[in-house]
Amino acid sequence: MFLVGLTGGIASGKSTVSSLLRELGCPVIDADVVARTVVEPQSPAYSLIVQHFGAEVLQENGEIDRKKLGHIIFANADKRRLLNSITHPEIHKAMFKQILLYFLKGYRYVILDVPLLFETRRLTRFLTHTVVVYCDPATQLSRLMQRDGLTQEEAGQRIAAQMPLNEKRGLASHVIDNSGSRDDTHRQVLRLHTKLEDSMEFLAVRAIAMATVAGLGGLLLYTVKLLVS
Ligand SMILES: CC(C)(COP(=O)(O)OP(=O)(O)OC[C@H]1O[C@@H](n2cnc3c(N)ncnc32)[C@H](O)[C@@H]1O)[C@@H](O)C(=O)NCCC(=O)NCCS
Ligand SMILES: Nc1ncnc2c1ncn2[C@@H]1O[C@H](COP(=O)(O)OP(=O)(O)OP(=O)(O)O)[C@@H](O)[C@H]1O
Repeated sequence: MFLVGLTGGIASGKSTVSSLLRELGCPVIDADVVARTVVEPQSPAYSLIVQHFGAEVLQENGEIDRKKLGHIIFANADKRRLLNSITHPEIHKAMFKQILLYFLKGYRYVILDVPLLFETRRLTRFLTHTVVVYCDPATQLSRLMQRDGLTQEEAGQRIAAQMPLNEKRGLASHVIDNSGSRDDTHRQVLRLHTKLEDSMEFLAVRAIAMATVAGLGGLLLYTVKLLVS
């Protein structure tokens, strides 16, 4: 199995692209969804968030008030780093468990939708392909303001909390330009899908896994022979 990293900037269209890939049958692990599960009440990350950010970031039902926490961390780089240091190890652990499940089910590849892929760099060494969903800065700003009901200043703050999209574009092995229409993006996604489906990288990984199993089997047999002789 091989891993494909899908990333981009805030509101550049990662979810739009990953939904299209899901519709085509690709397994996708969404780090934003995982990030919500690891901060559920009673989890270790939840306790640390309450300890460091106080009960004012909780809703009445005890769950994290994501809107409030977002306002705090996007306006303050130290607080953002603190939240990242609490959540990221838990997110990565949970993602690795999901990857393992897909591996055991026999999937040839898995797509990891991770907004901060190039900022944290923790996962990049495991990836065979990296895909950046790009859109031009003006489009990104207006889509973000519209979707999340943010002022220009708030949206600008959130964009500035990430590596510039142009820089991310230069690091990717594949770019999807989502500045245009949804149909245009759809066509690019179909091309990417064909590329992934035709990819043979999984064969190399499978060969290594089989060689390791065969090697271990041989070693076991040799040990048993030694013991009984
Ligand atoms: C700040 C939080 C509470 C805001 O929650 P909310 O539901 O409003 O937004 P959501 O989680 O859907 O994130 C929306 C987008 O914001 C951006 N974003 C989220 N966290 C961060 C961060 N720490 N730094 C920079 N950008 C971020 C990403 O592009 C993401 O796709 C939440 O994003 C969070 O807990 N972030 C820390 C964990 C994290 O880094 N998640 C990103 C996936 S690795
Ligand atoms: N090609 C497009 N044309 C018009 N609107 C689009 C297009 N692509 C995405 N959008 C809209 O732009 C917004 C951002 O897209 P999307 O939610 O897919 O981005 P994202 O990268 O997943 O965001 P986040 O980083 O916040 O998770 C959404 O409201 C979406 O409906």
